[in-house]
Amino acid sequence: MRTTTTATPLVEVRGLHTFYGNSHVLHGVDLQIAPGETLALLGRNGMGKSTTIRSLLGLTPARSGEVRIKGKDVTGSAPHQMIRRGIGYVPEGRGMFPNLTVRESLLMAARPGVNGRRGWSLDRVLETFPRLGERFAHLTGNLSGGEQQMVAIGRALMTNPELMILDEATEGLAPLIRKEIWEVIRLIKASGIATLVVDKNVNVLLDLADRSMIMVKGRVVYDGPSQDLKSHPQILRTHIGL
Ligand SMILES: Nc1ncnc2c1ncn2[C@@H]1O[C@H](COP(=O)(O)OP(=O)(O)OP(=O)(O)O)[C@@H](O)[C@H]1O
Repeated sequence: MRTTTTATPLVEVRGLHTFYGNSHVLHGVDLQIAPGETLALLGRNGMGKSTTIRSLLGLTPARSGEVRIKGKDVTGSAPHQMIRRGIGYVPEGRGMFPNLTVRESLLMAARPGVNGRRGWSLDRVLETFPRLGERFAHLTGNLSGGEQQMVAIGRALMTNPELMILDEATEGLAPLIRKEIWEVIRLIKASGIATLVVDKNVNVLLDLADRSMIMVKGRVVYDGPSQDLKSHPQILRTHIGL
């Protein structure tokens, strides 16, 4: 099942084939995200979700396939160029620089977005995550997992992105902190930023996402409105085992 949008997608990926050495892990992945849309990328462990994101960003370049941002072919662009084109990335594992303070981590990322957008300033990030204000001068390496995750999200917001990619942003966090992170993801969505979210909390994710895709062994086996997936739990059972 596919959902088609008539407007030019914000990000479009076509026919990605990606390898780790001789191991062929993505087998022709297609993906589209419309401006402001929230897309859930679902699938069991090892099915290729993170690799899809990494190939989209140029971190693990695909051997073939195409990546477009607002219709412009950006295939083969370096990761920093993808960020400059409006993609904020919160990697699995958070990607902290442990010897930088919270302040340095946030300010280092600061840049106006595409077309000079400056909606996400340091003040707004600190308003969104008051705890980071309290830890402002601390080294990120000394923060709790939840606080590090807030830095990772805050840092991506400081780039004023049009698309935020969150890979397992709530993994390993205590339930209350997890709830806080979900609230921030909802706030990001409400602010009009498109989001691509990978997370093991499928039920929360289905409530949040406009559309969901399921990957099995490097292929997209489902792409449709999250609402349809919620009303057809057998699809989730078959492909994710829920
Ligand atoms: N650096 C790597 N070198 C070799 N193989 C890798 C590497 N990273 C991932 N793989 C393999 O590629 C396949 C896809 O992994 P990927 O991390 O994209 O899956 P995923 O759906 O994101 O799952 P997870 O939730 O476990 O991260 C898996 O078989 C994995 O073992």
